[in-house]
Amino acid sequence: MAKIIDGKHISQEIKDELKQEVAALKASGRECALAVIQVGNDLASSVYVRNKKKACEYIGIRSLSYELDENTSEDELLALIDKLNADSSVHGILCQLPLPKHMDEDKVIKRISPEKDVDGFHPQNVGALVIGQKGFVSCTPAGIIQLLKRSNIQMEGKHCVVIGRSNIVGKPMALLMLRENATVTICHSRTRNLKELCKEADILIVAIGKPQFITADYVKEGAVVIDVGIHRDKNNKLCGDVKYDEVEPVASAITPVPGGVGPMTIAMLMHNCVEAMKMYS
Ligand SMILES: Nc1nc2c(c(=O)[nH]1)N[C@@H](CN(C=O)c1ccc(C(=O)N[C@@H](CCC(=O)O)C(=O)O)cc1)CN2
Repeated sequence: MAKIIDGKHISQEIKDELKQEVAALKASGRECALAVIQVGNDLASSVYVRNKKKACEYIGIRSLSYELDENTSEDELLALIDKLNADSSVHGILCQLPLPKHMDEDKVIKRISPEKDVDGFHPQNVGALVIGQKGFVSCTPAGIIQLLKRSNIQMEGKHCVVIGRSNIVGKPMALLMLRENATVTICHSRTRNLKELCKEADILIVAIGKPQFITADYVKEGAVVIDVGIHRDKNNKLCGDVKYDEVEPVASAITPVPGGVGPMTIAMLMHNCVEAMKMYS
């Protein structure tokens, strides 16, 4: 039976550590603030934004909420970001993704000051990660590193296969695993021998975006399996990219969906906010 990597528990541990730190900072007169921007009313995004605000409240971070209409122009959004960039009482800014189709996501991300980019999406922060310098790291991959560390799973020398090459998850994930001295293979939609490569993984990180795609025959006996996917199955139940019931008996450790990687994304966002205040205010 695999060890279940409990993201809910580990994220709670991180939030509790942050709550203490924030209380101490408050006692010395420093209050941390995060601006959360949502454009439109995508249902899933509303859930994530609500959970981010709840986490802020729990930890003691002030959250400023900007709920913009679906038809807001890109210029209006950029003007709001400019205003928040200039506001020294705001330490972190995030735009919930995806943005509506008429907006250029890259342009919007680039407009957020790198010093307030607590999502770690700005090219300057991504570049810092590439060359091993300090900067904000994308929250989902940073959360996966915490899940592994806090579950005492060694990364050094292990073969880590990452499926997915998005800017938000796959690429930063591969760089972080490299930083931990793992040997890293990145697979994607054009990879020819996906199953064979996955079967070689000691640590398999799945961000393929296809519900229950990874079955037991992709997984080496005793591998650690991290599932980044989040979907609804035909019964409207949450599921990941991994066929959990089939893969769990083969793996030595596995993340569930829900309750695995997802909650860590929010915990690491909170971590980045506190770091933003400590580093730049
Ligand atoms: N600006 C950003 N946009 C998006 C990010 C991001 O990091 N920054 N990531 C995702 C969505 N996301 C955070 O924003 C996110 C996804 C999932 C979860 C989560 O806790 N999932 C739960 C299930 C929640 C539910 O649907 O009931 C779980 O897996 O247990 C948190 C955050 C895209 N956009």
